[in-house]
Formats: sequence, structure tokens, C-alpha cells
Amino acid sequence: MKNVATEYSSLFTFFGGTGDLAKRKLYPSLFKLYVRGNLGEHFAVLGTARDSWDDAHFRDVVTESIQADQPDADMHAAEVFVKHFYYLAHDVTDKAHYAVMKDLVEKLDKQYETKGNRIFYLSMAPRFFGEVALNLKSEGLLSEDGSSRLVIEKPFGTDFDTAKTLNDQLSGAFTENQIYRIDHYLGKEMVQNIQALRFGNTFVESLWNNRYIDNVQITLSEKLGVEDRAGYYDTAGALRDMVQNHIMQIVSQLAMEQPVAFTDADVRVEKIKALRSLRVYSPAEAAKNFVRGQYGANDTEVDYRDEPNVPKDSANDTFVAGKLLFDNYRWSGVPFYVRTGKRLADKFTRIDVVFKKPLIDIFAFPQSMNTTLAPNVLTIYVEPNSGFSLQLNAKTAGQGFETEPIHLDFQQDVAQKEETPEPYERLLHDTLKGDQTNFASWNEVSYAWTFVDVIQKLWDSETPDFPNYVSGSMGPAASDELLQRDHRSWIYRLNR
Ligand SMILES: NC(=O)C1=CN([C@@H]2O[C@H](COP(=O)(O)OP(=O)(O)OC[C@H]3O[C@@H](n4cnc5c(N)ncnc54)[C@H](OP(=O)(O)O)[C@@H]3O)[C@@H](O)[C@H]2O)C=CC1
Ligand SMILES: O=C1O[C@H](COP(=O)(O)O)[C@@H](O)[C@H](O)[C@H]1O
Repeated sequence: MKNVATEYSSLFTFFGGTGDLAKRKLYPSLFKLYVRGNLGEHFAVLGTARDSWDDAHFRDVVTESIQADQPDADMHAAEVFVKHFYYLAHDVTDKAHYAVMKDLVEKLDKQYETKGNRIFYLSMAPRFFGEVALNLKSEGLLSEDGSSRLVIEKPFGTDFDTAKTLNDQLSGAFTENQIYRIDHYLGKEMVQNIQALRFGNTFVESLWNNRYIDNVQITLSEKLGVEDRAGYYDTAGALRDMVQNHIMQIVSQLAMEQPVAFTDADVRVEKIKALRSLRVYSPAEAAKNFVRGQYGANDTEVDYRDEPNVPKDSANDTFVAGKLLFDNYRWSGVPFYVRTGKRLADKFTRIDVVFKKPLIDIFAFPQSMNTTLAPNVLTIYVEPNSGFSLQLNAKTAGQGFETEPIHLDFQQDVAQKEETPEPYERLLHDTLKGDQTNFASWNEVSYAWTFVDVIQKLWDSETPDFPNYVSGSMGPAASDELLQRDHRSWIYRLNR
């Protein structure tokens, strides 16, 4: 039976309300929650930025955002929905503006009976996060009778020190259970499925350790290049943009112990413990275990350095591959290989869990047998398809006795895909519920930065020979060599 949707009361304030993310992702996601019944009469949205818009224009922009995201949307419903939207021209660096905002917030609280519940979403450049958080507190915008929650986007700092400074600022205004650090990969269906797969299936969790697993591979592959985001991306690079957050979050879910209960607090405890046992490399170990790349031209794409607003001598990494090691009982000796990059062969995210081969290959005897056992591989397809695949060895049909790999496959069907919320819809819903399971805690962020900083510092001290991979490939040869030297190979690879 379909669950009856729970309706929530809340006032959303979107800082950066005229920006790309708000228009492209956030407002359409709110509309989906409205259509599902999670938002009804008792919600309002206040969009703010320096642009001098008015309510009518803001509502037109939101309507256009919904149409662009959901061409089949019920536009009559959208017409009613956007009436809950209000706009306030506001410069976050001007303290005086917060008094005006406070009056409007209190007016909307009363008008929509939102019970004083407030969600402040900072959809703007991270350099403003601390200042806004402190001003919200000092200028009296935090709710006295409802919940106040702060949602912030990545990147959370650019290294441990800047992240710590930012976190100290946020903590000056909000408690940890009021801070929702968004990592939209945690809103992806098959990332959330990791825990269902592991802790919902006895045979999976029984094998989920270094006695049965040989290595784990995580690939976040992108076909797109830097597009028009060089202003941000050339100062971030793939290591900060994708590894420190999305990949480290996936690694923590794959490596964690079973939580005491499936609550946000208990899951967070186990994710933090997993990241704490991740070996932080010395510079020499980082040099050995991590490789970087920058994409070069092919017959249809240009060099990264020839992309708009990219410096001609940019040393920025658009590709990273690395080997992670855990110093704990469950994973000692099992490498987690990770890789991510732009301008690769295709757009996909997948996790490949490679199991150990049988200790004794009885099929190798007598010599006349023609069998080569393939490794058992459990693949979790995160995108573009959502599903699982388990590679096993089976007898080849026929009179003789040979073996061949077969696959047990599950792929979400169309109906299931339609039922699957987009990441931002799910994460906004979690914020309304007050559920922090799918948000990064400060401890997770800090351990991830501690690990990544050693690698970034090493790379900043060297001048790389870029570009070093052709657009449309799966990255530099060094990425394959990273596994070959361990007598392993990427499960997903192109024939070079
Ligand atoms: N876009 C995306 O796909 C993704 C974005 N993110 C993150 O989301 C956040 C927003 O990104 P995005 O929407 O692309 O950014 P944009 O540059 O598109 O928007 C920035 C917003 O901030 C406003 N702004 C800038 N300065 C001020 C100020 N002083 N006072 C008030 N408002 C201000 C701008 O309006 P105005 O200039 O008129 O004030 C605009 O509304 C960033 O943290 C980014 O890292 C994360 C993942 C993906
Ligand atoms: O956070 C980011 O993620 C996107 C990729 O997200 P996806 O959901 O499309 O896989 C990436 O392109 C961007 O550089 C990064 O900032």
C-alpha cells in the first residue's frame, strides 16, 4: 500500500535564490514534494539575492524552472504552488538587510502557519556561508518556537584548515544537529541501497570482509568537460570536487560496520569510525598510491587548457585514481581503488566488489579441462542505470564440462525509476523530516580532508606533465598501472 504522504510546515529561505542550482534543481524538487503531498498549505519560500526582482518575476522564474525540469507537470498545481513564493533583494554582506528579512520571515511564518520551522538553504558561493550563518543568529532570524536548520552546499572548504574555520563559524550559530551538509550523491537511490544490500541480506554481510573480498573499485566517470565552471573548478580539481566528498561518502558506506540501528545518529557513528580507520598516507605513500590527470583534445573536444577561462598553464587535475587502505580488522589488506574524471569514455557511476578466487581451482585438474574461473564480482550500478549484477561461474551448457561467467542482474524498471526521487528532492524531504542520515557530519568532512590534504599538498609541490589522457578514454595509463602492479585490473575498462 502506498504510504500516505506526511505534510510538513516550514518556511524555506534560499540565499542565492536567483542562481543556477536553485533554479535548475531546488525549486523543481520542492514542487515534486508539493505534488507528493509533503508540502501543502503551510509552507512558504523566500528567495533572496542582490538582483532587484519582485514576487511576480520570481514566481515566473520558478514556473519556468518547473516546466524545464518536468515538461509533463500539472501547471495548474504549479500556479497554486508558486503563490507561496516571495522574493527579497538582499545582500548577505549588509547586516542592515537582515532586519528587513526578519520582518518578512515573521510575517510569512504567521501567514502560512509554519509553526516557526525554518530552513535556511545557502545556495551560493561557499565564501559567504560563515557570514550568513553568523548574521542569521546575531540578527535574530533563528526560530524561537520551531526548528531552525541550515543547509549548505559543497565544497565545504578547500582543505582541512578552511573547512575547520568554516565549521567553527557555523557552530557559532547552529548546533551540529541543525547543520545539513549536502552531498547529493547521498541522495542517489543506489548509494542508499548499499546499506539495504549489506545489512538486509545475511549472505552478503557474511562475505563482506577481507576473508572473501579481494578489492573494491569505485568509478565516478563523466563525459562532460569543465563546461562554464572553470572559475570554480580550476581552483578545485577532481580531488577536491569529487574525491573528498562523493567518493569518500561512498567509501564510508561500503566500509562501515553495521550500525546499532538505522538512525541518522547510529549510521553517522559507523561512517565516522570507518573513515577514522582509513590510512592517512605520508607524501611518499601518496605519490605511490595516487595518480592525477588532465584531459587532452581528441577529434571533437579541446584540451582542458583550451576550455573557456582555464589558464593556459593550468596544473589542475581533471582526473584522479587512487588506492585506499583501511587499518582495521574487517578490511586489512583489501585495497579500495577509486577513480573519477571529466571527459572520460562515458557518464556512469559504478561500484565493483571483486571477490577472491577459490583457494583451490579443482577445474584446473585434470589438465584436459578447459576452464578458467572468472572472479565473482558484485556490481552496484548507481547511474545512469540503477541496479545490481552478480558475476558467477557456471557450467557451460553442453556435453562437455566447461565453465563460463554468468550474471544475476537486477535493473530498476521504468515504474521504479519514476518512483525514485531525484537526489535534491530526497535531501530536501530529509531536511523537512530532520533526518541527517544522508548528510555529511563535520567529523566525516574533517577526516576526508585530512586524507585528501596530504595528496593535494604533494601535487601542489610538483609540476605535472599535462595533458596526459585523451578525451574519451578512461584516463591516463598510470590509472591502469596502479592496479596492474598489484596484479589486478579495473573491472570496467576500455581496450587500449
Ligand atoms: N550549479 C550546480 O550544478 C551546483 C552547485 N553547487 C553549489 O551550489 C552553490 C550555488 O551554486 P550556483 O547556483 O551554481 O551559483 P550561481 O553563481 O549560479 O548563483 C550564486 C547566487 O548567489 C547570489 N549572490 C552572490 N553574491 C551575493 C551576495 N553578496 N548577497 C546575496 N546574494 C548573492 C547570486 O545572485 P546576485 O549575484 O544577484 O546576488 C546568485 O543568486 C555553490 O556553493 C556551488 O558550489 C553544488 C553542486 C552543483
Ligand atoms: O558535485 C558535483 O557533481 C557533479 C556530478 O554529479 P552527477 O550527479 O551528475 O554525477 C560534477 O559534474 C560536478 O563537477 C561536481 O561539482
